[in-house]
Amino acid sequence: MIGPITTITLNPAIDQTVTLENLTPGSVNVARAAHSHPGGKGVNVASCLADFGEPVLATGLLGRNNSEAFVELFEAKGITDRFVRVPGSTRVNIKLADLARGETTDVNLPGIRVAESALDALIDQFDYFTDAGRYVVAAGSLPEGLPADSYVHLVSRLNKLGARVLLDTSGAPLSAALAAPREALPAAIKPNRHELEQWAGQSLPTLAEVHAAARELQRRGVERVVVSLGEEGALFVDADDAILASLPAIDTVSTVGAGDALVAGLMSAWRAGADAETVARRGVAFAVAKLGRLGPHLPDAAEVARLAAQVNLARL
Ligand SMILES: Nc1ncnc2c1ncn2[C@@H]1O[C@H](COP(=O)(O)OP(=O)(O)OP(=O)(O)O)[C@@H](O)[C@H]1O
Ligand SMILES: O=P(O)(O)OC[C@@]1(O)O[C@H](CO)[C@@H](O)[C@@H]1O
Repeated sequence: MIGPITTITLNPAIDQTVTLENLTPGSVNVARAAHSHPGGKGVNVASCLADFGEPVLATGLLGRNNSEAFVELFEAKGITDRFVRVPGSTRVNIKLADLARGETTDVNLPGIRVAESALDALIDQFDYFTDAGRYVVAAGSLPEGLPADSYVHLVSRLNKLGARVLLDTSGAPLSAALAAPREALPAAIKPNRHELEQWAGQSLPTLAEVHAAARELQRRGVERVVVSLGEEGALFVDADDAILASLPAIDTVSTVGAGDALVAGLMSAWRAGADAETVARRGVAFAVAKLGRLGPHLPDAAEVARLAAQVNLARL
């Protein structure tokens, strides 16, 4: 019996999405509407997984003062809430969704300043709910107050407990996580092209260069490297395969959380022991399905399966 997928969000956010016809920086923009969603990368992953009917446990660090929207989401979707409450209010991130261009501009805040002891309290929790073989997603930036190597400690502890960890972060926390000793490396990562370029220390304009960088990471001990490439799709690299999967978006309402939906889809297939093609199809189907929605939500499983069947696959 495999336990639920666990998601860890150390720096969640309430996403305030403002929808505009055509965003013009430096001038007065009249917006069409504004919507607020509890989010942050791991929360978005949990939300998409729950929509697909997967059992999910969500943890991380949540501001005590404004947790209501998160609690409502968890109750509505049947997500087990194991967030450690910390003093203060979870940040509000602004997302400007430009309908004409089909793209979103993100304005992200730093988040609550937390004490390092909050991370220790979270890591201590793992002993109680992380059984061997558990699939875990750790995703997003670090809140102020936590050192850049926080994910190294977290992944190391989870690895010792026998968990399979996918890490999706960026900048210094990602560099630190990838420089860790082999036993503290995540089993999987999901950088986007820019994040992979930061790690490689050079631009990666061609697919061949993205593939080479992903392969290098896989050789160093990260079993699965999934690079999200926006409208080009996603590249799935493991020891046996390199598959580029893509599907044209139908109607893009918001790109916020498309990467998180991709992670949710591939984790769901990975946990089920699916083959590499199924993992790639489900990941991209989740991402494209989410593009048509404002928050981190999916259509029903039949629609996701219909999209998965349409995903184009190319072996490199
Ligand atoms: N315009 C698009 N057309 C088709 N598919 C798209 C498009 N944008 C995103 N996708 C799909 O969504 C996935 C994730 O998008 P993207 O590469 O933008 O991730 P990301 O940069 O990690 O996003 P975020 O961190 O904002 O969630 C892609 O791998 C792709 O499958
Ligand atoms: O500051 P981070 O953690 O890198 O990113 C936070 C964030 O942009 O990521 C999600 C989309 O992926 C949003 O819900 C949230 O606002």
